[in-house]
Amino acid sequence: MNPSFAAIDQGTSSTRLLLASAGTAPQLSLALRNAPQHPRPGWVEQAPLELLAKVEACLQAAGRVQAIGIANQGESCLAWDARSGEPLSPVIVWQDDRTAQQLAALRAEGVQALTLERAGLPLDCYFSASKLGWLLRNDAGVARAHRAGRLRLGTTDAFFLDRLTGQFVTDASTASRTSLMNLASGAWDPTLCALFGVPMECLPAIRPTVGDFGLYRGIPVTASIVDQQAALYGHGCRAAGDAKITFGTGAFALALTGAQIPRAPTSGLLPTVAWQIGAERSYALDGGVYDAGSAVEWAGRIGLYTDLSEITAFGAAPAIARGLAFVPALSGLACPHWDRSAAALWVGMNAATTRQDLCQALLEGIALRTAQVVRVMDGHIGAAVRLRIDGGLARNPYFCQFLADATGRSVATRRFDELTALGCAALAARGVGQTLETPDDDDVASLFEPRTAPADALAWQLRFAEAVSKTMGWKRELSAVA
Ligand SMILES: O=P(O)(O)OC[C@H](O)CO
Repeated sequence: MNPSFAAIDQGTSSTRLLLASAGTAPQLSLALRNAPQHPRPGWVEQAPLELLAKVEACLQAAGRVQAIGIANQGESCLAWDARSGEPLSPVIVWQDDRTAQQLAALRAEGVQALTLERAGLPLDCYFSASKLGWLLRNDAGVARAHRAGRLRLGTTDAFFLDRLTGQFVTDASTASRTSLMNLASGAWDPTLCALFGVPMECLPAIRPTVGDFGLYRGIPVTASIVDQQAALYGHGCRAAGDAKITFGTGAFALALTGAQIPRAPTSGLLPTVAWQIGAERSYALDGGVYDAGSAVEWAGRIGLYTDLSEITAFGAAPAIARGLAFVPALSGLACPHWDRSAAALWVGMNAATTRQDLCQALLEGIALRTAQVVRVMDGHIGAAVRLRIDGGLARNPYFCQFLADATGRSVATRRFDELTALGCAALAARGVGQTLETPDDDDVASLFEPRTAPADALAWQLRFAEAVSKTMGWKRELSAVA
């Protein structure tokens, strides 16, 4: 029998297909790698047609399902031609920092109060707005299409949906990551669009997360959502305070907060739309670490290990306890620091330091950065007893144990851990009035209990915070020297 639902998890590092039906175990049926390009330092791009081809390959492999859901990589955005559908730009990935200087200048003018108030977001190039404005100012083809009245600007979901179903639409969760949507009204905000130089008429219509996104070869697309929010749903988080951390390209902690916009302006946490079902918008607080899986991938690429199995256990004491730290700021620092001028750093090496030590410090650095986010989350939603995690690093036992030690919390991994895709499939099922089960708190594959004395964990945190402070502003100082 054909599976009922297909979910595409179109993430930064891979495009995956999950097939699911009520009452049977969901199956990951295809996983295709994406390799973001770095044409200049700080720039991160992907080829739109390549991503689209992978999404289509997944959809074709899915066959005749009842409904389709698509999860997207959030803030990544592009320009394309309204008439031909041809891309006019690469996908500018959320990690890309090409607009850092422009945003630093706006911050210096005091504009951030406006974006925080309207979009809930700080002035950081993470969000799509400054990149869409950049495209219009710096790409002659994009400017020409605008003059000719045939320009479309948007996040990757809007491009995929336009090409797959002919609908030029996005959903409220994705729109909330652009810094162009007014968080209170759920509509594009003319003041924000003017601030970033993004013509509002070039943006897609904003729809609820579950609903009508058109037909792909006769099959309804009934859900479209940011991957992080999909994972939140996939973990079974439905009540205010429920939270998860996904370790994908980056690490993103999201805590559901309910129907009110959670304002936490000085914490560095972001209010965001979790999902909109009908007229009801649910919000979440989001805290991110820009580089998690991408830092691990980079370490492999530069030859620090050849196989991931080499970095799942270490004979030595924690690197941080030996004075060796790594700050994973390859794309700068997000929550709670928000410093794009920060750079990655290893500190504390000596002549005896090995590649293994560097890898150990790298994993610990991702966990310690995550612990910084967990601490600020605690201040706003109350301390979670247990951290629900998923993503590639959730399969690394050293990482999970160290995260438990660094945060002083139990860390739970799930038996079925394709939770972005599962959440997306469950939302697609809702779109046709059906229910697909998501895990509950008993559904645990491994539980890692903290084994380190709280005083030691605190000492690690303080040492790590010192290392973080050394990374901040590094690139700013570099441009002053150049
Ligand atoms: O590609 P991922 O899985 O790290 O997720 C991308 C995030 O949504 C970026 O905000």
